[in-house]
Amino acid sequence: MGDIDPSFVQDHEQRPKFNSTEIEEIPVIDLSASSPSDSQELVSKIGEACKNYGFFQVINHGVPLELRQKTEKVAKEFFDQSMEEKRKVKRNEVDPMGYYDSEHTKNVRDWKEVFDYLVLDPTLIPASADPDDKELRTLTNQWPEYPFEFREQCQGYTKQVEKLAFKLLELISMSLGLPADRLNGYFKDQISFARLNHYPPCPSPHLALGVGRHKDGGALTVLAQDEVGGLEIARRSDGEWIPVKPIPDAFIINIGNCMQVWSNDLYWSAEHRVVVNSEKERFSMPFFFFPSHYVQIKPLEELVNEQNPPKYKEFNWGKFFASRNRSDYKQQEVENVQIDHYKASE
Ligand SMILES: O=C(O)CCC(=O)C(=O)O
Ligand SMILES: [Fe+2]
Repeated sequence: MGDIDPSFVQDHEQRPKFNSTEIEEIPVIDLSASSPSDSQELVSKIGEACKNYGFFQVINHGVPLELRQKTEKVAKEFFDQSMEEKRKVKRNEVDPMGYYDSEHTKNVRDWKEVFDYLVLDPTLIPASADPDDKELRTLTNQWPEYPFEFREQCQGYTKQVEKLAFKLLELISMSLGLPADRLNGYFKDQISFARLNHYPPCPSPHLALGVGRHKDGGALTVLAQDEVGGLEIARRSDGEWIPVKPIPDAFIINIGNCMQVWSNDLYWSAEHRVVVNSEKERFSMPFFFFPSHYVQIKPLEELVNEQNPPKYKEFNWGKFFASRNRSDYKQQEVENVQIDHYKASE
């Protein structure tokens, strides 16, 4: 047994195996389509990847490499500071954005520290998960004093990543046979946020996880990972864990719960997790592309009919978000809300 706090220890069946012989890789898609027939092929590749894996990597995506590298650098510098310094921007019940080092996924503590910031500042979300409570609350960002260029760098980076997120949203809409801008209106007051993840080396990587298995809630996630590796996804066909190979300057894209519901289960929001290791620290930067809080999520009308009835009941995105995020603050007795709770009865 390694000497880690019991709050980090995963149940036996959740622990990583480290003997993966899987060589299968998620699709790598080049976004630089130059002719209409290339674009057609691009759209269909994206559709296939969303269906078969719910995950793919993109290259030639338009986000400047230098911007990403500089953001990684300030992230590293931020996490390198003393705990005293980081705690100055620690998130709490009032300010849920900022620094945090005790997130739980499914009630087990994750081996990581994070910094979260909103794309729109301020952002409005429901005050509680209670469906009858109409009150809203205003979220704002907390920025650290050091590194000096941290705020500007993070915001500049997210601006470019957001553009990529909209581009992908349009490609995915087209892959569903819909107009490119079919989903754009749902993001007018988006509650998207970006996260900087730092996974320190872990003395007992066979017992803990950087992030426990989970599905991302929103429409899609645009993730930058460094060269260390550790992200694994559960394959749609059989649930086997397959590693996502680091590719320099590529972004990993995954379908979230909202997209799965909009597509009426044609597209897949895959479970994923992060394995840690005893030698190397790892950094990653997900951008969670989330609709406006007032959007009602349900299978798109164009995609359902008598033969293919809606597989989900309608739900409010802001309330779903609020109920999932309750668990950030403390260990809960019950598992937080999962998308399957909204499955229509057969
Ligand atoms: O660090 C990673 O590769 C993925 C992190 C993740 O899945 C998340 O923050 O939702
Ligand atoms: Fe995730």
